[in-house]
Formats: sequence, C-alpha cells, structure tokens
Amino acid sequence: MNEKEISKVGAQSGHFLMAVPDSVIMFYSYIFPCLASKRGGEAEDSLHGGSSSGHWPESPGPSPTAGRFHDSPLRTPPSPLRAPLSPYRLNLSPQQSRKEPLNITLSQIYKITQNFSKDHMIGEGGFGSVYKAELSNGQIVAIKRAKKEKFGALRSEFRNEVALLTQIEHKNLVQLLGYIDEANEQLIITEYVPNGTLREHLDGTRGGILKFSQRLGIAIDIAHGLTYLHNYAEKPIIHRDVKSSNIMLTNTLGAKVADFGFARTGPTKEGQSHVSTNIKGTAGYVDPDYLRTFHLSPKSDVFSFGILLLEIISGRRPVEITRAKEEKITIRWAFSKYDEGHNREILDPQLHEEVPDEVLRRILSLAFQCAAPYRRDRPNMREVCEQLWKIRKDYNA
Ligand SMILES: Nc1ncnc2c1ncn2[C@@H]1O[C@H](COP(=O)(O)OP(=O)(O)OP(=O)(O)O)[C@@H](O)[C@H]1O
Repeated sequence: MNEKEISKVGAQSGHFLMAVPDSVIMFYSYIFPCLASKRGGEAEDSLHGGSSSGHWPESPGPSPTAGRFHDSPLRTPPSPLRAPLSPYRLNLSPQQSRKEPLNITLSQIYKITQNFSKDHMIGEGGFGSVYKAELSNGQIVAIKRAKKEKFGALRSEFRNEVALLTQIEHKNLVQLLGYIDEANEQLIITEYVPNGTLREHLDGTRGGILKFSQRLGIAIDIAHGLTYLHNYAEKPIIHRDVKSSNIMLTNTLGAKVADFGFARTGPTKEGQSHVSTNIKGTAGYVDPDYLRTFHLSPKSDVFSFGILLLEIISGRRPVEITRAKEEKITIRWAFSKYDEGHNREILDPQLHEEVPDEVLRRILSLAFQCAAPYRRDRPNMREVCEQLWKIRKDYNA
C-alpha cells in the first residue's frame, strides 16, 4: 500500500476514510474471488430503492457466482425462523428515552481532565487519544479527543447523527453522552466501560483467557446491541465499524458496542434496502458487497459481525500478517479447515475446554453465513441472535 493509499485508509487504525483504493478492492478480491469485477458508479450518499419487499431482502436463489462457493456454508440457506421477535424477548427497550444532552463546556472538560493530562489518558486510537474523567454528578466518562488532522473527517461524518445517537440507550451499546465541536477541539463524550476491549481479552493482556461460554455470552451481547441499532432505534442505524477493538467489556464480561464515529442511518422507507454512501470501516471487517457497490445496508454490519465471531472463536485477527501465506486471511484459512472437517484446528488454542463438535460446527457455520460475500445470503441480526441463543442452550444442556 503506498503513501497516498495509506492516507486514505488511515495509517494507524486501518480505517477507510475516503474512497477505497483499488489495492483494497484487490485485497478483498483475494478473500472473495467474486469481487474481481471492479466497482462501478460513484458514491452519492443518497437513499435508493432496492428490493421491493422491505428492509431485509433475502436471496431468492443462488447468487450468480454460487459456483465459486460450492458446498460452502456461505451458501447455507438463511434460518427459516422468520417470526418477528418482540423487542421484549430480546430484552431491548423499544422506547427512546428523551435524554437531555450533556450540558458541559469545554473549560469544564479541561478542568476534569486536568488539561488532558497523561494521568487521565486511558488509550489511543486512529482518531486521537481517550481520557477518563469524572463529571460533577459523579458519573465516570470517557472523552475521545480528535487529532487536529482528523477534524474534517469526524465533523462531516459524525455531526448529522449525533442527535440521534445520544438518544439511544441499550445495555449492549456504549452510551454516547455528548459531542463538543469548537475551533480547536473536537471531543466525544461517552459512558466509561472499565474492563478494556474484547481484543485485549482475546490477547490475554487483561489477565485470564476468556472461556468458551464467556465468548458465547459476549457474541450474544454484541448481536443484541446490533439488533437494537438495526431494528429498534428511532431509525435503522448502521454502525459500520464493528470490530474487536470497538467492543468494550464490563467487569462481569458484559459486552458493549462502542465507537459510533462512522454510524449512519440506514434505509428508512418501505422498499429501500440500502443507502449509497462512501466506504467507511476497518480493513478486514468491511463488507465486500458494500466495497464493490457502495450500497450500505444493515447486512454490512452482519458481515463484520461474522468476521468478529470467527475472531472470538479462533482468537485470530481478521488479517494475521505474520503467518504463512495460506493463514494470513483468517476467514479463508478457517473456511478451508471447516471444509476439510478440521474444525478443532480453528478453535483458539488457548482454550483448554471441551467444546462439543456440533456446537463448534454450528457457530462456525453461523460465522461463515454472516460473512457471505453477498448480503442477500447473510442472515439479519435478529436471526443471528436466535441462532446464538440456540447454540448457547445446547452448549449449556
Ligand atoms: N468508553 C470507553 N471506556 C473505557 N475505555 C475506552 C472507551 N473508549 C475507548 N477506550 C479506550 O481507549 C482506547 C482507544 O479507543 P479508540 O476508540 O480511540 O480506538 P480504537 O477503537 O482502538 O481504534 P480506532 O481508532 O481504529 O477505532 C481503547 O482501546 C480503550 O482502551
């Protein structure tokens, strides 16, 4: 990747910030040969009518490139369970709380962070540094302070959605509390989550190794958070940057989806399946269908979730640059192991527990379905929740 491309993709984080370079398309073509055809059309950031049957078009039949994925779980038909789920069953509150926006000034932020002192700093990401501070009401918050060079990207992308996002409250979503955009500072204030990121836990840098049952619970929590965003928020919201470093864990290993910097509203009208928009996301997790067509739908999050689910099971990052060629792209490597019937080799070697073959097969199959190259072949997040519940029930039986 050359300099120009890196500046587009985001040097530190692997974020796609602008148009996607052809080399990135090629990277995805390597994972999904069906992407070899070049993308067409310019992004226009407008709503489009897609399917005639509502928000969740399902594939009526095999995709034109199905031959490339013969006998693949990627082609497994979506779950027959189509009954709409009550949000109550999902433990999701359908009500939007009319929250008052956080009333805090920039000078108060300087005060509670002691001028963004090192003592308050808790992390660093592609957009800037993150600080921990206590509000006057005692609430602990995380404050993300954008680097100056990221101002433009953050401002144009985030501002429109911030009013909507601050209204969203769900136990599996990191609560956005406020946003300050002044001449010299751009700050995002969120709920503080105390137990680090999922990636840190998978790496074992937070103490113990996550047990299989804990991994299942985390996957279910993430699926609940995304289901809420897609279906029960005032408008459908697509996160666009679902990845292990954006999943924060509580002290009881509850998972919360964080970082709504790229979130945007999805299709809102009957008959619309997607919105057309520029590419945002992180290399390795971005939906290849979205990359190819610029059509963003909630199923783009489903793809990222599939990649993340495989990461949760295997412990491997989506791209493992230090491994042998055939193991670098985790989904490719895992799929060939699955195809050969060597599922145990996919399981994180740090896990020393008995996981029944059938449970492992079903969870891997679900991950591959979610990460299907074409969005019509993926389940929606509600169906993913249902499948995960069943897998957990059978695992606990
Ligand atoms: N709400 C939060 N509560 C507690 N810690 C947080 C919170 N948000 C971020 N952090 C900490 O700050 C670190 C950096 O977060 P940030 O979201 O900026 O970057 P990232 O997700 O690692 O990378 P990227 O910029 O690619 O999204 C995280 O790894 C985490 O340790």
